[in-house]
Formats: sequence, structure tokens, C-alpha cells
Amino acid sequence: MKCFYFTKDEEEGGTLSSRESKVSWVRSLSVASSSVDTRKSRSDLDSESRDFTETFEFYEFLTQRRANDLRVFSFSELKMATKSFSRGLMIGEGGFGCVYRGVVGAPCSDLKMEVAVKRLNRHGFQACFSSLIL
Ligand SMILES: Nc1ncnc2c1ncn2[C@@H]1O[C@H](COP(=O)(O)OP(=O)(O)OP(=O)(O)O)[C@@H](O)[C@H]1O
Repeated sequence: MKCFYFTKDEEEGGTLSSRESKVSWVRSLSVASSSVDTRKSRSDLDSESRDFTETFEFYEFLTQRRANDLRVFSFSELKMATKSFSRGLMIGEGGFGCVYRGVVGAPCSDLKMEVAVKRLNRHGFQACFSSLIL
């Protein structure tokens, strides 16, 4: 799992699509990072920025990691995937934080995947995920 720091400005909630299906993951974090829009300029990103995941620095980080063929999810995406870390979706708790059931979508597709999302305790603004094991 890969974890990231985020700012405290995350306000987005969200609902999940009703078109959810269980998918066996061959690799967690498996969606290619090529989905990152390489045409964005620094000024485009900075003018759109609301949190670290939308800054030019984070964008650079994503493009540098392109070689490993992993998709990096933003905190907003994981927050939405778990309905704002709903207690009703909590499936476990480890030494470093709680684990939630969630659903994430693949880019350019209606495919939905069930995942386990761990929200780390430190400041409460990091999260990571793996495939859901039932
Ligand atoms: N991929 C998963 N699918 C389903 N349930 C999971 C998954 N990962 C964790 N869980 C649930 O969450 C609980 C806590 O998992 P976690 O990985 O946080 O444990 P841990 O290794 O003790 O944690 P930590 O690394 O924080 O000490 C597990 O016991 C399990 O019930």
C-alpha cells in the first residue's frame, strides 16, 4: 500500500454509483497512471488547486511514478469511495488506523471495484487501500 499526506481542506462528500460489482483484483492499485492528463500546465493546476492532491507538486509526483504502472488515488477519491469514511462501512481496525469497505471506479469505464481503504490515524488525513478480501 502507498500512503499520502493531505491537507485539512477536504470537504467533498459524495455518493457511489449504484452500478457496483465485485471484481477480483489481480493487482491492487492496478490502474495505469497514464490516466494522468499530461497536457495540464502548472498554471492550470495551480488555479484549480484546493488541496495537495491537486497541486503541481502532486501532479509531478504522479508523473514521476508512471513507470510502476500504478494508479495513485487522491484522498477525495478514497473519501468518496467510503462515503466519507462512514462508520457503517468500517470492517476492521489495525494499529495505525481503521479499515473501511469502499468502491472505486476505473477511469474511462463503468467498472466498479470493491476495495479495503485504510485511513491512517496520524492527523487523520492519510489513506491507502488494497483489494477487499472477503
Ligand atoms: N484487504 C482487506 N480486506 C478485508 N478486510 C481487511 C483488509 N485489510 C484489512 N482488513 C480488516 O481490517 C482489519 C485491520 O487490518 P489492518 O491491515 O489495519 O491490520 P494491522 O496489520 O493490524 O494494521 P496496522 O498495520 O495498522 O498495525 C483486519 O483484521 C481485517 O479485518
